[in-house]
Order: sequence, then structure tokens, then C-alpha cells
Amino acid sequence: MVLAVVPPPVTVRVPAKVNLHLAVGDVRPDGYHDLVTIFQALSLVDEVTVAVADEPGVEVHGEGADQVPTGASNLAWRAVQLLAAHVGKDADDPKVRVVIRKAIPVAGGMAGGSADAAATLVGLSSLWRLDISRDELAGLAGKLGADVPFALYGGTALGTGRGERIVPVLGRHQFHWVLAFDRRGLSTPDVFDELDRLRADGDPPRVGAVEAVLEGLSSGDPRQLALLLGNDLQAAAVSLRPNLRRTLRAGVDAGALAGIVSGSGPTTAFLCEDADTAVRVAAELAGAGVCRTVRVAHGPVPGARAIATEEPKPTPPEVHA
Ligand SMILES: C[C@](O)(CO)[C@H](O)COP(=O)(O)OP(=O)(O)OC[C@H]1O[C@@H](n2ccc(N)nc2=O)[C@H](O)[C@@H]1O
Ligand SMILES: Nc1ncnc2c1ncn2[C@@H]1O[C@H](COP(=O)(O)OP(=O)(O)OP(=O)(O)O)[C@@H](O)[C@H]1O
Repeated sequence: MVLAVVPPPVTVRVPAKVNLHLAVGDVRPDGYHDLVTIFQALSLVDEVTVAVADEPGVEVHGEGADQVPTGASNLAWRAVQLLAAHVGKDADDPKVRVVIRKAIPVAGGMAGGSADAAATLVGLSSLWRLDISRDELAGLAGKLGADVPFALYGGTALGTGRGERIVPVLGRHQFHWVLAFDRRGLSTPDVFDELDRLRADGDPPRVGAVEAVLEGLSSGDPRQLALLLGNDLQAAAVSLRPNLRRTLRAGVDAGALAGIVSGSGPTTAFLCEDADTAVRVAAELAGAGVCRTVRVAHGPVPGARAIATEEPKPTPPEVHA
């Protein structure tokens, strides 16, 4: 007689990101743009639970869940299939259920789908007891999307290439943010296309040198860092969503040190002097009627990591002759 033990579900918490600096190069033959970016992982997290199941699939709950596909195009499901194929499991029938609880806005420029994919890779590595390093997972993550590797590492990091080549930036300082979610999402490729169009027609602003931002970070002084935040995609996001100009102004009027569009937008992120100021800015921004929802967050926080496991539940014994 053999007792078949079903491994317990694994829940992984994974952060959103903001780009403190995002320099976008020219479009490449593969349609991507070379980037130099500094990511920071924020305390706005999705939770992803992976479990062995006879009925495989994806379930999505929470913030914007109705806009997230639950079929094969869900980035978390693509992560299941990619990892299954990589370790020699049946990618078409991986016998896994993925439950996503979203807090990161969908199509918000905060890498929510990428975060879920990274969390799925980490969760499955544990569920399937794989002997796989974070660097090997990062190689797989980069195939799923430019933002996926960073969500594995978290913290603050320099990203180059398509954004998928990650080098950690060390630092002890916490920064305090207010995030304003817009009423609808923006498509990332549309925002990159809009930047190409603006550049073909004129000369939209470009961010300065990344070294200055690294120095601002290491100073730990939010007032210094605030002067250095920059995002080449901001002009494109504002061009597609002109109301963001008003949101950016409202955050600074409410007492933030600076505001930027997060990644490809339309979420705007406001750096504040300290935690108390962030709460005050959030309250005032929420009352200004310039966005759908406001959140307070701090960063950096760690990347995707398992938070809970239950005791294994033995299934009814299988009897072998
Ligand atoms: C805007 C950022 O969030 C900044 O961190 C990322 O560059 C976007 O990362 P992502 O959503 O993971 O991007 P992917 O899913 O890999 O790519 C979606 C689309 O965005 C555009 N894209 C993305 C990354 C990049 N370096 N250049 C691009 O032009 C391409 O049109 C691509 O087809
Ligand atoms: N798990 C997922 N969570 C959210 N969106 C997903 C997911 N899987 C697929 N998608 C699709 O991807 C699109 C982009 O979603 P996502 O939330 O990742 O955007 P984003 O935060 O702007 O991405 P990024 O900042 O990486 O450019 C959504 O419109 C949705 O259709």
C-alpha cells in the first residue's frame, strides 16, 4: 500500500513596481525598445495560490478581475505551461489550479500581470519541489515579458535590455508613495507606439542620466530623489490620456514632492516626504476627483515569495498489487 500525498497549496505574495527612471531607446527590429530603467517594488501586492487540481485553470478575484482573461492568455497560465514544459511535465495538462487575488491595477503600468506570472513560477517551484535557482527562473521569466524577472527579485534594481536584465541596487532607505489609479487601463504597446509617433513628429522630453538617480537613491533623501524621477513614456501616456496632467498637478498641489506616470501608465505615483505626509496627500487626492482610487505604499519590498503552506493532506490510500 502506498500513501499518495498531495502537496499543500502554495500562496505567493508579489509586489507591483514603479519605474523611478525610464529611458526608452529607439524601436528595435523585434518591435521592442532598449530600456535603461530603475525599478522599485512597492507594498501593493497580488496574492497567487497554486494547487494541485483535477480541474486545471485560473481564477481571478479582486481589483479589476473582470478585465483579466482566465484562459490560455492569462500570463500566470502561460507561466504554468512554460515551467511545466521546462521540467518535462505535460504542459497541456499540468493539473494545476491558479487563484489570483489582485490588488495591482490591471493595465495600470505597475506590471500586475507580470507579477502574477512571477508569483506562479515561484509557487510552482515549491509545489513541484523543483531544484531551480532564482536566476534560472529569471531566464524563464524573461520569455514571458520584460517586467517579469524584476517581480522575482523585487527591491530596487537597474533593468537593461528590454528591461529583463536585472542588477540589484542596494540601499537601506524606505520611500513613501501615493498611487492614483485611473478609471481605465492603457495598453503598453499603444503607449510605446505613441512615443515613437511623438518622436517622429518632434522632440518629446528625455530623462537625464541614470547615475544621478542612483545617487539620489543612495542619499535616502526623498527631496533629492524627487528632483530626479523621470519617465520617457510619460509624454506618450499623457498624450493618450490628457486627464493625467490634472492628476499629476493635483498630487503635487496636495503636498507630494513629485509625481510621475508609472511605467506605461495610466497609474500616477507620487513620492512623499514621509509616511504621514503620504496619508495626508492620499486623502486630499481622493477628494480631488481626479482619479478612481488612491493607495498608499512604501518601497522597496521583496520580490515574489511564498507566505503560507498548510500541512499535507493525505489522499485516500492507493493500493498497488
Ligand atoms: C513599460 C514597462 O512596464 C517598463 O518597466 C515595460 O517596458 C513593459 O513591460 P511588459 O509589459 O512586461 O512588456 P512585454 O509584455 O514584454 O511587451 C509588451 C509590449 O510592450 C512593448 N515594449 C515592451 C518592453 C520594451 N522594452 N519595449 C517595448 O516596446 C512592445 O510593444 C511589446 O510587444
Ligand atoms: N494575470 C493577469 N493580470 C492582469 N492582466 C493580465 C493577466 N494576464 C493577462 N493579462 C492581460 O494583460 C493586460 C495587461 O495587464 P497588466 O496588468 O500586466 O498591465 P500593466 O500593469 O500595464 O503591465 P506593464 O506595467 O508590465 O506594462 C491586461 O489588459 C490583461 O488583458
